[in-house]
Amino acid sequence: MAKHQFQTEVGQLLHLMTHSLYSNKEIFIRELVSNASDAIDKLNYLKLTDDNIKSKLPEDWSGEINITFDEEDKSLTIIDNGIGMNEEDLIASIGTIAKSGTKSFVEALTGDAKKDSNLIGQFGVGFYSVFMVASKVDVISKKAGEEQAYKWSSTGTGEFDLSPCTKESSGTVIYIKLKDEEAQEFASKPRIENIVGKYSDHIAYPIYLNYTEEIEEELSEEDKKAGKEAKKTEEKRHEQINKATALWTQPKSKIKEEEYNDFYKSISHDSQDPLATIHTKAEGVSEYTTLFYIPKTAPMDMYRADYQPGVKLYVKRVFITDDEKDLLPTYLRFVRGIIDSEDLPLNVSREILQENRILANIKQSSVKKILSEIKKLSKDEEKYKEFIEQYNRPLKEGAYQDFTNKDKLLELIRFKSTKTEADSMTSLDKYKENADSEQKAIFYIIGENEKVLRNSPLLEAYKKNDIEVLILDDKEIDEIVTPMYGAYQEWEFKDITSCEAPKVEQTEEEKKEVEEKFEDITKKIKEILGESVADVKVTNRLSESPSCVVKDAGDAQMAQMAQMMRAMGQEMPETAPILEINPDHEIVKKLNGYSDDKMVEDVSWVLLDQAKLSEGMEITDTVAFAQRLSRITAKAL
Ligand SMILES: Nc1ncnc2c1ncn2[C@@H]1O[C@H](COP(=O)(O)OP(=O)(O)OP(=O)(O)O)[C@@H](O)[C@H]1O
Repeated sequence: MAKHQFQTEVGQLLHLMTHSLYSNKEIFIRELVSNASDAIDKLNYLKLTDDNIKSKLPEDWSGEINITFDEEDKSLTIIDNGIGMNEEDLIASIGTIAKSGTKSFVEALTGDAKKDSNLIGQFGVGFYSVFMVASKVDVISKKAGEEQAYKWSSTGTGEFDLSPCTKESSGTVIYIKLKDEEAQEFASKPRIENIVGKYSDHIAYPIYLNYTEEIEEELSEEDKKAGKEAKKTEEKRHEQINKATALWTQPKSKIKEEEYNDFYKSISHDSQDPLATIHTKAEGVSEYTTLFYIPKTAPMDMYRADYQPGVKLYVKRVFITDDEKDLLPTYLRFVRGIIDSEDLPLNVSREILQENRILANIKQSSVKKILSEIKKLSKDEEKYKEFIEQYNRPLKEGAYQDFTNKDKLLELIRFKSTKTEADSMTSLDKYKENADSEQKAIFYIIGENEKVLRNSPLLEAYKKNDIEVLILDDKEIDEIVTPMYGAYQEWEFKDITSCEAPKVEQTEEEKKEVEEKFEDITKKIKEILGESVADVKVTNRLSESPSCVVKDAGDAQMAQMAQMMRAMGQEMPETAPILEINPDHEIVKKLNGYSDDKMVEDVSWVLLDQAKLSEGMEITDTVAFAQRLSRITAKAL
């Protein structure tokens, strides 16, 4: 027998499982039954695609799950005749944390038992949940197509034992020795029936409950009087306790909301009900059924590159894969559910999947359907707020990635703006509605900090003209996706840090006149600031501030490239901004023609640095900035 240490994170997880205050212990049955069903799914698929496996299976093999309980022994056993696990599988699957979901779970742990135990509900940490009720677990498994079986045992502390053993057929037996305090509850017929009914009714394979019932002979009145003792016999029972029909095959009208929700919980491991359910049957050229759910809370691994796809593919009710990220576009990776096609071949291979026309068609229609459901959801303000809190970001990704549905996605995204209150957001349709129809542009400003953005001097000209500007403070994504949107229903997106100020009532001649008047000082400032600025210009976009920094419209694309490179971890220098000065401001007016060179130098730097600070940018030399301010203040006093 070989002893193995659990990977550290598994150790932590198990400690939490055994010591947590978690109240929803019953879910361990759901998790183990769901694993059993997955294992049968996999063997079912191999039976269709792998002749070697097929030849080793009995002619009449069909998947089933058996649960037995023994009150005296205080135990529960869950048995499946699925794919099984060999030695490596056992070590990899239930000894380490390889799955991204569990990894994110462990990363999210806070160390606070109460908070952490709530997390289990959100996650479903699968197999390990059994240690909430078990004092010891044995997993006896034999992989389909292999000869040797293995036994894995653990008490849920730091280590597990693994040794070869014998087992006749392929599949897995999970023997659970219940903790004394859990035995009465879980080694019980009505309790198991109740849990299976609640979570696993629609598992596609029959689940049988096996138990021994004590039958007491019924005595006649005479025998009773004669003091005869009733004979007790034991009878073995084998009863199916689930419906074993795939929920999505039922007509919509026959499915209750509760059934939809329970099915969602069984495939997603979420403890909450979903935010939306989308069940579609398509008939005609292509025949398929889809059942999609939008979770209330975004999956924890949504922003991980190795996220677990949430949609399973079936062909004529036979499970094909749950590891195909291409069933839906990446921006819809939060959607959970199933696709069941009538037209794909059962032995469909991965390569075929990726280039399959039928699947591409299903994908396209599914996206349409999901987006139109989200649109319906948007009519319910409260619900939509919940949705946006979780999924605004993936929608933004979508508007960038999915050209066909760009306008539909843009319509669904919500934005902060100069005209929204702290807690509310606007849509592009509302933005257009509120704007002057001549405007024909959607103005935005991007940065990291909402407060800084709201106070940006660049907004002055827009406020003065009552023009709404979108405040995009999710810089990491906004900076990449927004410049690529192009336009929404012919209204062009415009970054106010690189476009001309709006509605300026100034003739070309007047403009030229001001430029000439300030020509010397702009040149001088440019000389002083050197490489730190791309240019210095007088501006008409400011009313209260003396200066601001903007990007050269031509450089905007370069800046975006640079941002993308930075996002990929490349070092990229910041491009120097254009400094614009306000010719109507006292400082600029006085500076023009000022004779004290040292003072002009100090003020020039301060004009640049404070403009950068107002945009939330970093300044290179904070000490010099402070010293200059002191010198200027001293002189002013
Ligand atoms: N009855 C079983 N038969 C075959 N393999 C199993 C069985 N139970 C568990 N496994 C293997 O162990 C792995 C880990 O199981 P676990 O329940 O922890 O997570 P999961 O089912 O992969 O993920 P999740 O619970 O998030 O769906 C499974 O992916 C599977 O490979």
